[in-house]
Amino acid sequence: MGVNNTDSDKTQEEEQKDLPKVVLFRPPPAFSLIGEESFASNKFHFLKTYDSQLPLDQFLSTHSHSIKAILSSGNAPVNADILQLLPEVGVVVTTSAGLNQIDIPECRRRGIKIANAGYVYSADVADMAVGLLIDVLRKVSASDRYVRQGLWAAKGNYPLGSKLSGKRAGIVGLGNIGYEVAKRLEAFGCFVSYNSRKKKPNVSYPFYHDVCELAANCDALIICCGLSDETRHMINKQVLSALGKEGVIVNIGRGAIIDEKEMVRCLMQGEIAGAGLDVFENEPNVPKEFFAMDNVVLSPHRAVFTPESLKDLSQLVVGNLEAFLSNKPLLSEYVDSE
Ligand SMILES: O=CC(=O)O
Repeated sequence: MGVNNTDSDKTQEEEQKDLPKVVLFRPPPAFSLIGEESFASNKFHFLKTYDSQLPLDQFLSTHSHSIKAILSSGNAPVNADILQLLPEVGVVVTTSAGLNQIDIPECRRRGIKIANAGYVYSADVADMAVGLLIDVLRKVSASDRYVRQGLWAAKGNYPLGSKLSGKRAGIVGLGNIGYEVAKRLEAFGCFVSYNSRKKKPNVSYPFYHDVCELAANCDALIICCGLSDETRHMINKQVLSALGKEGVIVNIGRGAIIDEKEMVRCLMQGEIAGAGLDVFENEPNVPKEFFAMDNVVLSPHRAVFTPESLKDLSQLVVGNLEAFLSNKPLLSEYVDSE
């Protein structure tokens, strides 16, 4: 008896061949954290340049007509050279909140949409920013080391930390993450003020147009903005000295927003009081001077990730890609602010 070769008889490989392709240049950190299968869909198929032996340009030109979208992450740049090899791409979806790895003007020029992690990380990063600040002020990690090393019994009590409530907290970048940090610190009894490109309508926190002036008027400076040409090394010698020797800095934005060498020097010379850092200029390399500093709390760029945020992220990424491929509005489209 003859057998009709219907769609349902197609092998998985044949079915995937027909699907629109989403290209990846590096595995996003989220793939190893919750598994790539969490990002799978029957509406598209991932093409991974890192699984191919072909040179990148050859790989891309072989598949250029079926590649409709790019899946990027904080460690996977999307630049003009790549985009010009992919004429059919209409969207870049990134698993990151930050967009500094994407050539935004080139995407705009080519009419390519961008979607980022939207709000999925905001609460977790904000919690981490507050956690780092409390840790630096109350010396949580440093006292933990002290107790574990048996120094409590051997040498007596550890020096006192300082109170969070009543501190003046300066938020640099009042986007959705900065705003979540502000709300939390307000609940802790801090006096919040902020710096942003522009004063925000409907926000009553005092606004400082000049980041140096904000630093001079706060006890803790919390860096929550994105990295751009404008913000690279924005926290420089002048800002750090305005923060002063009682001042603490927390960075959950991007390492390069702070002039790291200058921050190390200020910490070594007691020109600022301490730092809580989730991000660094040259990750995963961290200036070794920090390792000996008890007034510095270090975290390996993990502020955004919890199992909960990763689950939300996978739904958002798949939702964005499926929406784009069915001509529906993106779920977290990045829109340029003026
Ligand atoms: O730092 C992490 C991100 O931008 O998502």
